[in-house]
Amino acid sequence: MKKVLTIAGSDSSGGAGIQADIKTITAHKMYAMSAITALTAQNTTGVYGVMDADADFVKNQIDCIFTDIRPDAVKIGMVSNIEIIKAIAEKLIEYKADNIVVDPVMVATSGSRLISEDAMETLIKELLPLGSVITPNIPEAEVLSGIDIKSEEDMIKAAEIISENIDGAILIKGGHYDDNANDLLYDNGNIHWFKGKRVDTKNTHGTGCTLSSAIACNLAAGYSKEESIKNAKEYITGALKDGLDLGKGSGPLNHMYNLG
Ligand SMILES: Nc1ncnc2c1ncn2[C@@H]1O[C@H](COP(=O)(O)OP(=O)(O)OP(=O)(O)O)[C@@H](O)[C@H]1O
Ligand SMILES: Cc1ncc(COP(=O)(O)O)c(N)n1
Repeated sequence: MKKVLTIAGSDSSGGAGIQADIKTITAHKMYAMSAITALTAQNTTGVYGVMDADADFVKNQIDCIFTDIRPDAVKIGMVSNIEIIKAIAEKLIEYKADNIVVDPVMVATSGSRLISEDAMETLIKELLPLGSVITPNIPEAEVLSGIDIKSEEDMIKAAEIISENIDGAILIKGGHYDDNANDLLYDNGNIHWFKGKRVDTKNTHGTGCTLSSAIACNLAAGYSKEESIKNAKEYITGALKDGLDLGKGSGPLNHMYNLG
Protein backbone atom coordinates (compact mmCIF):
# COMPACT_ATOMS: atom_id res chain seq x y z
CA MET A 1 0.00 0.00 0.00
CA LYS A 2 1.23 3.51 -0.84
CA LYS A 3 1.78 5.89 2.09
CA VAL A 4 1.08 9.61 1.98
CA LEU A 5 2.02 12.18 4.63
CA THR A 6 0.13 15.42 5.16
CA ILE A 7 1.86 18.26 7.00
CA ALA A 8 -0.93 20.74 7.71
CA GLY A 9 -3.28 22.32 10.22
CA SER A 10 -6.26 20.65 11.85
CA ASP A 11 -9.77 21.87 10.95
CA SER A 12 -12.13 21.01 13.80
CA SER A 13 -15.09 20.92 11.41
CA GLY A 14 -13.42 18.28 9.24
CA GLY A 15 -13.80 20.09 5.92
CA ALA A 16 -10.29 21.36 5.24
CA GLY A 17 -6.74 20.83 6.53
CA ILE A 18 -5.51 17.54 7.95
CA GLN A 19 -9.01 16.07 8.07
CA ALA A 20 -9.72 16.74 4.38
CA ASP A 21 -6.29 15.35 3.53
CA ILE A 22 -6.76 12.12 5.49
CA LYS A 23 -10.22 11.60 3.95
CA THR A 24 -8.79 12.18 0.47
CA ILE A 25 -5.84 9.84 1.00
CA THR A 26 -8.12 7.15 2.44
CA ALA A 27 -10.55 7.52 -0.49
CA HIS A 28 -7.55 6.84 -2.74
CA LYS A 29 -7.08 3.58 -0.79
CA MET A 30 -3.72 4.76 0.56
CA TYR A 31 -2.27 4.91 4.06
CA ALA A 32 -2.48 8.42 5.57
CA MET A 33 -0.03 9.90 8.08
CA SER A 34 0.03 13.41 9.55
CA ALA A 35 2.31 16.00 11.11
CA ILE A 36 0.06 18.69 12.59
CA THR A 37 1.32 22.27 12.34
CA ALA A 38 -1.57 24.04 14.09
CA LEU A 39 -4.93 23.46 15.70
CA THR A 40 -7.74 25.62 14.40
CA ALA A 41 -11.13 26.10 15.96
CA GLN A 42 -13.21 26.52 12.82
CA ASN A 43 -16.39 25.51 11.11
CA THR A 44 -18.15 26.20 7.83
CA THR A 45 -18.71 29.85 8.83
CA GLY A 46 -15.15 30.80 9.77
CA VAL A 47 -11.95 30.34 11.75
CA TYR A 48 -12.46 31.26 15.42
CA GLY A 49 -9.04 30.40 16.84
CA VAL A 50 -5.59 29.19 15.88
CA MET A 51 -3.02 27.52 18.12
CA ASP A 52 0.32 26.92 16.42
CA ALA A 53 2.27 23.78 17.18
CA ASP A 54 5.72 24.16 18.63
CA ALA A 55 8.26 23.95 15.78
CA ASP A 56 10.36 21.34 17.60
CA PHE A 57 7.25 19.25 18.01
CA VAL A 58 6.59 19.46 14.28
CA LYS A 59 10.15 18.15 13.75
CA ASN A 60 9.50 15.40 16.27
CA GLN A 61 6.41 14.27 14.35
CA ILE A 62 8.28 14.26 11.02
CA ASP A 63 11.18 12.31 12.56
CA CYS A 64 8.78 9.69 13.93
CA ILE A 65 7.22 9.25 10.51
CA PHE A 66 10.34 9.11 8.35
CA THR A 67 12.36 6.87 10.68
CA ASP A 68 9.59 4.29 10.67
CA ILE A 69 7.19 4.45 7.70
CA ARG A 70 8.67 6.36 4.74
CA PRO A 71 5.95 8.21 2.81
CA ASP A 72 5.73 7.85 -0.98
CA ALA A 73 4.49 11.45 -1.23
CA VAL A 74 4.10 14.47 1.04
CA LYS A 75 1.48 17.21 0.96
CA ILE A 76 2.12 20.48 2.79
CA GLY A 77 -0.77 22.77 3.71
CA MET A 78 -1.17 25.40 6.45
CA VAL A 79 2.17 26.53 7.92
CA SER A 80 1.64 29.48 10.22
CA ASN A 81 5.05 30.86 11.10
CA ILE A 82 8.73 31.10 10.22
CA GLU A 83 9.94 28.53 12.78
CA ILE A 84 7.47 25.88 11.58
CA ILE A 85 8.37 26.47 7.93
CA LYS A 86 12.09 26.18 8.68
CA ALA A 87 11.49 23.01 10.72
CA ILE A 88 9.58 21.36 7.86
CA ALA A 89 12.13 22.38 5.21
CA GLU A 90 15.04 21.13 7.34
CA LYS A 91 13.43 17.73 7.91
CA LEU A 92 12.24 17.17 4.34
CA ILE A 93 15.75 17.93 3.08
CA GLU A 94 17.32 15.69 5.76
CA TYR A 95 15.11 12.75 4.75
CA LYS A 96 15.34 13.48 1.01
CA ALA A 97 11.56 13.39 0.76
CA ASP A 98 10.20 13.33 -2.75
CA ASN A 99 6.86 13.82 -4.51
CA ILE A 100 6.19 16.91 -2.41
CA VAL A 101 3.07 18.97 -3.15
CA VAL A 102 3.04 22.40 -1.52
CA ASP A 103 -0.30 24.19 -1.21
CA PRO A 104 0.72 27.74 -0.22
CA VAL A 105 -2.30 28.29 2.04
CA MET A 106 -2.56 31.97 2.95
CA VAL A 107 -6.16 32.90 3.70
CA ALA A 108 -9.13 30.59 4.43
CA THR A 109 -12.21 30.79 2.20
CA SER A 110 -13.88 32.57 5.12
CA GLY A 111 -11.23 35.33 5.03
CA SER A 112 -9.00 34.48 8.01
CA ARG A 113 -5.22 34.61 7.58
CA LEU A 114 -3.62 31.20 8.13
CA ILE A 115 0.03 32.27 7.73
CA SER A 116 1.65 35.24 9.44
CA GLU A 117 2.60 38.14 7.16
CA ASP A 118 6.28 37.91 8.16
CA ALA A 119 6.47 34.20 7.23
CA MET A 120 5.70 34.78 3.55
CA GLU A 121 9.32 35.27 2.56
CA THR A 122 10.41 32.07 4.31
CA LEU A 123 7.57 30.17 2.65
CA ILE A 124 8.69 31.43 -0.75
CA LYS A 125 12.44 30.92 -0.21
CA GLU A 126 12.51 27.70 1.80
CA LEU A 127 9.37 25.66 1.24
CA LEU A 128 8.09 26.35 -2.27
CA PRO A 129 11.41 25.32 -3.89
CA LEU A 130 11.01 21.83 -2.35
CA GLY A 131 7.74 21.20 -4.18
CA SER A 132 7.44 18.89 -7.17
CA VAL A 133 4.17 20.74 -7.65
CA ILE A 134 2.96 23.92 -5.95
CA THR A 135 -0.74 24.76 -6.05
CA PRO A 136 -1.56 28.47 -5.49
CA ASN A 137 -5.12 29.68 -6.05
CA ILE A 138 -5.57 33.00 -7.87
CA PRO A 139 -5.16 35.32 -4.86
CA GLU A 140 -2.11 33.32 -3.74
CA ALA A 141 -0.62 33.46 -7.26
CA GLU A 142 -1.17 37.25 -7.21
CA VAL A 143 0.84 37.52 -4.00
CA LEU A 144 3.60 35.20 -5.26
CA SER A 145 3.92 36.93 -8.64
CA GLY A 146 3.15 40.51 -7.61
CA ILE A 147 0.69 40.98 -10.50
CA ASP A 148 -3.12 41.20 -10.69
CA ILE A 149 -4.75 38.18 -12.32
CA LYS A 150 -7.89 39.03 -14.30
CA SER A 151 -7.62 36.61 -17.24
CA GLU A 152 -6.12 33.32 -18.35
CA GLU A 153 -3.27 35.27 -20.00
CA ASP A 154 -2.54 36.82 -16.60
CA MET A 155 -2.44 33.33 -15.07
CA ILE A 156 0.27 32.36 -17.58
CA LYS A 157 2.21 35.58 -16.87
CA ALA A 158 1.99 34.96 -13.11
CA ALA A 159 3.20 31.37 -13.51
CA GLU A 160 6.18 32.57 -15.56
CA ILE A 161 7.13 35.06 -12.84
CA ILE A 162 6.71 32.50 -10.04
CA SER A 163 8.80 29.97 -11.99
CA GLU A 164 11.81 32.30 -11.90
CA ASN A 165 12.44 31.15 -8.32
CA ILE A 166 10.99 27.66 -8.43
CA ASP A 167 12.02 24.52 -10.32
CA GLY A 168 8.88 22.51 -9.59
CA ALA A 169 5.66 22.68 -11.55
CA ILE A 170 3.16 25.44 -10.78
CA LEU A 171 -0.55 24.73 -10.83
CA ILE A 172 -2.58 27.94 -10.65
CA LYS A 173 -6.12 26.95 -9.68
CA GLY A 174 -9.01 28.74 -11.30
CA GLY A 175 -11.61 27.92 -8.66
CA HIS A 176 -12.03 31.60 -7.84
CA TYR A 177 -13.36 32.46 -11.31
CA ASP A 178 -17.11 32.85 -11.71
CA ASP A 179 -17.54 31.31 -15.15
CA ASN A 180 -15.27 28.25 -15.16
CA ALA A 181 -12.83 26.25 -13.08
CA ASN A 182 -9.86 26.05 -15.45
CA ASP A 183 -6.53 25.29 -13.80
CA LEU A 184 -3.17 26.11 -15.40
CA LEU A 185 -0.13 23.86 -15.14
CA TYR A 186 3.19 25.55 -15.91
CA ASP A 187 6.03 23.05 -15.92
CA ASN A 188 9.46 24.09 -17.17
CA GLY A 189 8.01 26.49 -19.72
CA ASN A 190 5.33 24.02 -20.86
CA ILE A 191 1.72 25.03 -20.43
CA HIS A 192 -1.23 22.70 -19.96
CA TRP A 193 -4.80 23.69 -19.18
CA PHE A 194 -7.08 21.46 -17.14
CA LYS A 195 -10.49 22.67 -18.17
CA GLY A 196 -13.29 22.37 -15.65
CA LYS A 197 -16.94 23.34 -15.66
CA ARG A 198 -17.95 25.30 -12.61
CA VAL A 199 -20.11 23.33 -10.16
CA ASP A 200 -22.77 25.71 -8.88
CA THR A 201 -22.35 25.34 -5.11
CA LYS A 202 -21.38 27.42 -2.09
CA ASN A 203 -19.92 24.30 -0.48
CA THR A 204 -16.27 24.62 -1.44
CA HIS A 205 -14.65 24.44 1.99
CA GLY A 206 -11.42 22.51 1.61
CA THR A 207 -11.21 22.28 -2.20
CA GLY A 208 -7.56 23.37 -2.23
CA CYS A 209 -6.58 20.91 0.53
CA THR A 210 -8.41 18.10 -1.21
CA LEU A 211 -6.91 18.80 -4.64
CA SER A 212 -3.33 18.97 -3.32
CA SER A 213 -3.70 15.71 -1.36
CA ALA A 214 -5.24 13.99 -4.38
CA ILE A 215 -2.27 15.13 -6.50
CA ALA A 216 0.11 13.73 -3.83
CA CYS A 217 -1.73 10.39 -3.90
CA ASN A 218 -1.45 10.17 -7.68
CA LEU A 219 2.27 11.03 -7.57
CA ALA A 220 2.69 8.33 -4.90
CA ALA A 221 1.00 5.89 -7.29
CA GLY A 222 3.63 6.71 -9.91
CA TYR A 223 1.61 8.88 -12.29
CA SER A 224 3.28 11.81 -14.06
CA LYS A 225 2.55 15.33 -12.81
CA GLU A 226 0.12 15.93 -15.66
CA GLU A 227 -1.75 12.65 -15.15
CA SER A 228 -1.77 13.21 -11.39
CA ILE A 229 -3.40 16.63 -11.78
CA LYS A 230 -5.91 15.30 -14.35
CA ASN A 231 -6.94 12.49 -11.97
CA ALA A 232 -7.02 14.84 -8.96
CA LYS A 233 -9.21 17.30 -10.85
CA GLU A 234 -11.67 14.49 -11.67
CA TYR A 235 -11.71 13.55 -7.99
CA ILE A 236 -12.36 17.10 -6.76
CA THR A 237 -15.07 17.67 -9.36
CA GLY A 238 -16.86 14.50 -8.26
CA ALA A 239 -16.54 15.42 -4.58
CA LEU A 240 -17.94 18.91 -5.31
CA LYS A 241 -20.78 17.69 -7.56
CA ASP A 242 -21.93 15.04 -5.16
CA GLY A 243 -21.65 17.57 -2.39
CA LEU A 244 -22.88 17.34 1.13
CA ASP A 245 -24.85 20.26 2.41
CA LEU A 246 -23.58 20.57 5.95
CA GLY A 247 -23.29 23.62 8.21
CA LYS A 248 -24.44 27.20 7.95
CA GLY A 249 -21.62 28.50 5.74
CA SER A 250 -19.36 27.11 3.00
CA GLY A 251 -19.78 23.40 3.61
CA PRO A 252 -17.42 20.48 3.00
CA LEU A 253 -17.07 18.14 0.02
CA ASN A 254 -18.19 14.54 -0.19
CA HIS A 255 -14.99 12.48 -0.14
CA MET A 256 -16.91 9.24 -0.36
CA TYR A 257 -18.75 10.05 -3.57
CA ASN A 258 -16.93 7.35 -5.51
CA LEU A 259 -16.85 4.66 -2.83
CA GLY A 260 -20.39 3.40 -3.48
N1 LIG B 1 -17.26 25.66 -7.96
C1 LIG B 1 -16.32 24.88 -8.50
N2 LIG B 1 -16.62 24.04 -9.52
C2 LIG B 1 -15.70 23.23 -10.06
N3 LIG B 1 -14.42 23.18 -9.64
C3 LIG B 1 -14.06 24.00 -8.63
C4 LIG B 1 -14.97 24.89 -8.01
N4 LIG B 1 -14.33 25.58 -7.02
C5 LIG B 1 -13.07 25.13 -7.03
N5 LIG B 1 -12.89 24.19 -8.01
C6 LIG B 1 -11.68 23.44 -8.32
O1 LIG B 1 -11.18 22.99 -7.07
C7 LIG B 1 -9.76 23.03 -7.07
C8 LIG B 1 -9.30 23.95 -5.95
O2 LIG B 1 -9.37 25.28 -6.43
P1 LIG B 1 -9.58 26.58 -5.58
O3 LIG B 1 -9.24 27.71 -6.49
O4 LIG B 1 -10.93 26.55 -4.97
O5 LIG B 1 -8.50 26.37 -4.49
P2 LIG B 1 -8.37 27.06 -3.10
O6 LIG B 1 -8.93 28.43 -3.17
O7 LIG B 1 -6.98 26.88 -2.66
O8 LIG B 1 -9.29 26.17 -2.24
P3 LIG B 1 -9.73 26.44 -0.74
O9 LIG B 1 -11.21 26.69 -0.87
O10 LIG B 1 -9.43 25.18 -0.03
O11 LIG B 1 -8.94 27.62 -0.26
C9 LIG B 1 -9.37 23.50 -8.46
O12 LIG B 1 -9.16 22.37 -9.29
C10 LIG B 1 -10.58 24.30 -8.92
O13 LIG B 1 -10.67 24.41 -10.31
C1 LIG C 1 -6.45 24.00 8.80
C2 LIG C 1 -6.84 24.61 7.51
N1 LIG C 1 -6.04 24.46 6.43
C3 LIG C 1 -6.39 25.02 5.25
C4 LIG C 1 -7.54 25.74 5.12
C5 LIG C 1 -7.89 26.36 3.78
O1 LIG C 1 -9.06 25.83 3.25
P1 LIG C 1 -10.28 26.77 2.85
O2 LIG C 1 -9.72 27.91 2.03
O3 LIG C 1 -11.19 25.88 2.06
O4 LIG C 1 -10.91 27.31 4.09
C6 LIG C 1 -8.36 25.87 6.26
N2 LIG C 1 -9.51 26.55 6.23
N3 LIG C 1 -7.98 25.31 7.42
